[in-house]
Amino acid sequence: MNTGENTMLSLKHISKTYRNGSEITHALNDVSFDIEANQLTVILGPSGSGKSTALNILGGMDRPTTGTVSYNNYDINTESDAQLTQYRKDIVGFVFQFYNLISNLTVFENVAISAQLKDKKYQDVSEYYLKKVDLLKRKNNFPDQLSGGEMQRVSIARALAKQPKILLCDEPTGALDTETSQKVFKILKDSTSKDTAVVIVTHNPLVAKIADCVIKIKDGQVEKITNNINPLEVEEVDWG
Ligand SMILES: Nc1ncnc2c1ncn2[C@@H]1O[C@H](COP(=O)(O)OP(=O)(O)OP(=O)(O)O)[C@@H](O)[C@H]1O
Repeated sequence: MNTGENTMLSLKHISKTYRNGSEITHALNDVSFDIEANQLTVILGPSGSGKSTALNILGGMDRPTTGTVSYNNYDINTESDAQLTQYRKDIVGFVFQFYNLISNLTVFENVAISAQLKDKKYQDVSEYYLKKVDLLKRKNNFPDQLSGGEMQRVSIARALAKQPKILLCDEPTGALDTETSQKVFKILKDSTSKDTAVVIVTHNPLVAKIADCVIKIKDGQVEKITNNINPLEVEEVDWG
């Protein structure tokens, strides 16, 4: 239940306009919502509705045209580019649809690079998170020796290894089959904590069933925000 007590990130009256020559796209139009720690938030909407734009703004990868984004009551968009980089580095973890692993590094090295950003004991931290996603045994493999689901689990371990406050996931199972997707959703849902908020962007309405909070976006606007008092466990959903 979204109580406001644990609000970590707050978007207020966000609009984002892209200009390519004479062409103008209003990707987001007066969007406001909160992200809470200890919660799985799902941003749901059809293709082109503005989900990735919202996620990029939450992650400090892009700046809004108007409106404010505050992290723990601190406006991230009034900061310099260097401070915004620091925010991305210290606070945010990203999981992408196509994993974005570095192909000439091993599984362990992909995770260790991220762990090193935060912790001197990066070897232990990397192994801890690889174990968490059940891939420690594959730590010396290269990404092209893994399945899609395994690569995505490595990318989740990489994101978690820097112990982010906010884990942002853009269509994390978009390239995976139903069974593998369930495994990924379970890891992501289990990654919420009193210090960590998890946000999943998707067009799959079934994912909303496991969320604490669902933000429905349509045509660049928030259509509806739903707080699930009793979200389902991943195993309880009929994924079809
Ligand atoms: N860099 C950009 N330049 C111009 N237009 C853009 C840019 N990025 C996004 N858009 C446009 O903004 C709108 C919202 O895009 P966005 O990627 O946020 O939607 P989405 O809901 O994530 O879609 P999808 O599910 O297909 O990824 C779309 O009309 C898109 O074409």
